[in-house]
Amino acid sequence: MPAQLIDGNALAKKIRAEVAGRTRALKARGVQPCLAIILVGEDPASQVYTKHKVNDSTETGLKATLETYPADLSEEKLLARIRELNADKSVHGILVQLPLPRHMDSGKVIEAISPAKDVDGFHVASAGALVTGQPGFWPCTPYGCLKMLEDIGYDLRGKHAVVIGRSNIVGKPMALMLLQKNATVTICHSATKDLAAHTRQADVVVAAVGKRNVLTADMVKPGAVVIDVGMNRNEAGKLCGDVDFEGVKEVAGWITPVPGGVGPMTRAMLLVNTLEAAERAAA
Ligand SMILES: Nc1nc2c(c(=O)[nH]1)N[C@@H](CN(C=O)c1ccc(C(=O)N[C@@H](CCC(=O)O)C(=O)O)cc1)CN2
Repeated sequence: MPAQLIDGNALAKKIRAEVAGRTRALKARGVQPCLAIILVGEDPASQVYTKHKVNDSTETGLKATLETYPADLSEEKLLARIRELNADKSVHGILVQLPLPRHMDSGKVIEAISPAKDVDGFHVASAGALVTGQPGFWPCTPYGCLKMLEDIGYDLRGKHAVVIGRSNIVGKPMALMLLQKNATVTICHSATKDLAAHTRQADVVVAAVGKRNVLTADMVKPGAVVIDVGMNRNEAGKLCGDVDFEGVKEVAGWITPVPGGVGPMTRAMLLVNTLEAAERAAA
């Protein structure tokens, strides 16, 4: 039997409705949740993503501002603007769209954002909070993956989860979240020997590499849950993930599509984090 689809669009819609309800309640207390988005340069994909983020926010009652700057903006000017937004009490969340132009140090820029407004969950303080189980902001993409697992009623306790990819914004936080839910977690990466030997043991596989066909049907245990974080283009320019969807769906128990899987959930969890930031500031 082919895998059941985990519909990211449908779940994101449900989450946006919840955010809208909580936002109304906060507004009734005189607080307008506000997200400040910064885009540096003219990367077409980033332009699309930031526009979506503004629209999602507006539709759920959050305020979002989009500041765009030329690719040759100096790092100093960007840091100065972030410091202003940190001090602005009407702004609850600050997001700098990645990637930044090459002359900028992304780490330094992210560290300039106040941890209380780090709704992307990329700041080292947010990473530390995730490691130690303290309140903080969880990065939106892995947070969205976890919500998808929750939504299908999947109990991670004692399950073997394999995360392919070790980026700071997806792979590592994903592994920590799965660990927090009591899964046994393996992180695989470019130096892993015999990736298939690991993935074949997994009850849950999260593929977050940024390369097509990293996971094929022969690498998946029958019935496993497969979450595809990849966002690639095939030869025809069609959007596809890291997973060979057509093959793997015949083996897996659950699978996320690309598009319509993790992507919309990333956007939905940004709204959740922004609202959370505003609620915390108002508490
Ligand atoms: N500051 C940040 N920068 C980046 C992040 C991030 O979380 N914070 N993540 C990615 C890009 N990204 C969000 O910014 C993102 C990418 C894609 C989608 C999405 O909804 N994808 C759709 C397909 C869209 C299309 O047709 O192109 C889907 O999968 O259905 C959401 C968010 C890098 N930068």
